[in-house]
Amino acid sequence: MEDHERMKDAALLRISNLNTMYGNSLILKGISMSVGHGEIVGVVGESGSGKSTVIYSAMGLLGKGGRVASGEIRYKTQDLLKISAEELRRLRGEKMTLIAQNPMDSFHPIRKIGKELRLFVKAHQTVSYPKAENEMLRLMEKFGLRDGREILGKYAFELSGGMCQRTAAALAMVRKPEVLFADEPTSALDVTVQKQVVEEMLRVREEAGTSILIVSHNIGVISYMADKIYVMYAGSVVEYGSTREIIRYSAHPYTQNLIQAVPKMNQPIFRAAGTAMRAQESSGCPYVNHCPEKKKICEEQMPAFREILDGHYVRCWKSGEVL
Ligand SMILES: Nc1ncnc2c1ncn2[C@@H]1O[C@H](COP(=O)(O)OP(=O)(O)OP(=O)(O)O)[C@@H](O)[C@H]1O
Repeated sequence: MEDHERMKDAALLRISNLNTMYGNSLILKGISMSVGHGEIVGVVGESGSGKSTVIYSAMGLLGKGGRVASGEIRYKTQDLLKISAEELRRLRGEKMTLIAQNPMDSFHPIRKIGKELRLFVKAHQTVSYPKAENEMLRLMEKFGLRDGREILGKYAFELSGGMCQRTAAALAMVRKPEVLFADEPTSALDVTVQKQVVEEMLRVREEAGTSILIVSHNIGVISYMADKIYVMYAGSVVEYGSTREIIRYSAHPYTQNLIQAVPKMNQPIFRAAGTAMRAQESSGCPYVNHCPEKKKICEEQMPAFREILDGHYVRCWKSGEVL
């Protein structure tokens, strides 16, 4: 275990040294992250940096050709990479829920939405169906879906993209999971509905102690919600710490670039599609070709994490003594 991971044993979810591949490409390169009980963790980074792949690795939902090559994903005492498919499916239904970037992925393809809710109630047995349905309808209405009862009688493919995303958000939250994975949960929504979804996620955390791992391009959403932020670049975490630290005192040139590129805090982070994945594949820092402060050593060696302030870690030679 690396130094920067030592304090995290009490975490509800702990990802250690995760390497995930699609085909022959190494997409996640030794990712470590932790999510505490009731903590909201934000993951930022440009398109293609591997944010969704972290979530899909944890949920056992990688697309075709995807596989975890090595690492550990520990939920409480269980290693999610070692439990049976059946156990993982059960956890996904009851303890961990997902608001997927493509909302269709949040639903069973040939099950009506009301049926999904019924199955959850049956499995969970801590809440009655009428109570769960009332809460579902309340959430849907909050998200601007007034015909909630009608939607419950439909399949996801019968809904428009925006309706599907709002319904997926409601279904993920009504379960009051222990961990909610939210992959761009507000991207297809207008600003008013975005705000409602964010407020309801905060409410679920407040009421049920739900831990949330949220991936978003919208740094406004992340800085408003998250307790802690991980910054990813080209499949690696380059910096992490408390939200205040990362937003105000970012130390990695990539994080600084990311934050400066957002003129207003409620605007999305720029999407330089593909840049991150085109990053150099050598043993040096993946950001070296874009870094205004690069030195020779940056081309040769990937720096280790250094703690620059309590709980604020950065992986950059600039913050070390070598330069
Ligand atoms: N099903 C898949 N098959 C092959 N490659 C994939 C698949 N899903 C993701 N990838 C590749 O993995 C890399 C990381 O993708 P990922 O979706 O995790 O990035 P991201 O940071 O979430 O970006 P975005 O915000 O655009 O979704 C990309 O190069 C992508 O092409």
